[in-house]
Amino acid sequence: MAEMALPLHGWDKDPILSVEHLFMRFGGLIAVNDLSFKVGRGDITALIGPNGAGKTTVFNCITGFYKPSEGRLVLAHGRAPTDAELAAVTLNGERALAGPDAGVYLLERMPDYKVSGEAKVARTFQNIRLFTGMTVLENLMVAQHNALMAASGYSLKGLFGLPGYTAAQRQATERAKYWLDKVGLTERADDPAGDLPYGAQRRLEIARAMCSGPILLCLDEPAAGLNPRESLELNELLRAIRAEHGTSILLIEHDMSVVMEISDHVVVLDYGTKISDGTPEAVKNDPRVIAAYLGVDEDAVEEVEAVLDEATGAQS
Ligand SMILES: Nc1ncnc2c1ncn2[C@@H]1O[C@H](COP(=O)(O)OP(=O)(O)OP(=O)(O)O)[C@@H](O)[C@H]1O
Repeated sequence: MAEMALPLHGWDKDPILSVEHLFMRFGGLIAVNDLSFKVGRGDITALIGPNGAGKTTVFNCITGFYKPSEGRLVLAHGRAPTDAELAAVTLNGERALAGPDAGVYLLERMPDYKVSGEAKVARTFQNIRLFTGMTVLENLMVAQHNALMAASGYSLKGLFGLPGYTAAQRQATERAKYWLDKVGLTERADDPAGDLPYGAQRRLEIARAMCSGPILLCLDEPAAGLNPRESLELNELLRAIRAEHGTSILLIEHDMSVVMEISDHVVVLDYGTKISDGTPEAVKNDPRVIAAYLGVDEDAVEEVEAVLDEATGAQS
């Protein structure tokens, strides 16, 4: 009898990013081990796993901070590339191929500034990296430096004279004002970023990333250090970014209340290897995930599940 094909998920049908057989080795340590997964266009995708699982290393490969030891990272603007388009760009050694209604970027071949500037992938960091001595508004203007320099024609003459530059400057200010309002920091626009409370600094980081107009936003532990109210606000902000701007989001997060609440798709890593990949509901009930989080062998999973069931039963 023929095997029944499983229905395809959205992320299989239209991936904005395909991570294919990614390896990252540091000397003898294999931090990422033959990892493949897809990030759906318009989805919120969470990458989770115990400490040291390799999550930040994956981010560093995607955003050009590390050059992977092996693997292909395909970012698709507009629509997923055809097999022929993908083969062409892979074989001809180019970094990117722009078609009439799409562009395909092989991120593993690109330095970080091209991943952000050309491929339009923005990120935030586990440890906040704002310019603390600059004002909140200045942080958002600096984020748009590349676009402004391009509008100046990279010349001093451009800075003083070109009408295109003045228009670009106006647009940058408007965009900064928009994001300040979106993250509730308009009142603090002229304060040094370093004076903001922690949760507000996290929101400013996201606003700064959004000012660069990304199609994929990568957030490294955006809820770390937030109180429950701030975590809820973060959920709302991320939902709004997705709904109003169509930006796809990939996040690393330990806070399960954020992950399970807002993700369309969850990928779980343990020791650099993917152990689960699916909807939040499927992943939550996957014995391998339970085992990894509780730090037990797979053999002991049934025992763990029985304990969990008993505990849940006892509560209800
Ligand atoms: N630049 C590096 N040089 C050597 N080893 C590294 C480097 N970066 C990461 N590692 C190692 O790779 C492994 C994965 O680390 P990584 O920071 O990616 O994990 P993580 O899942 O993000 O962890 P956490 O949740 O604690 O942030 C760890 O063993 C780490 O020590």
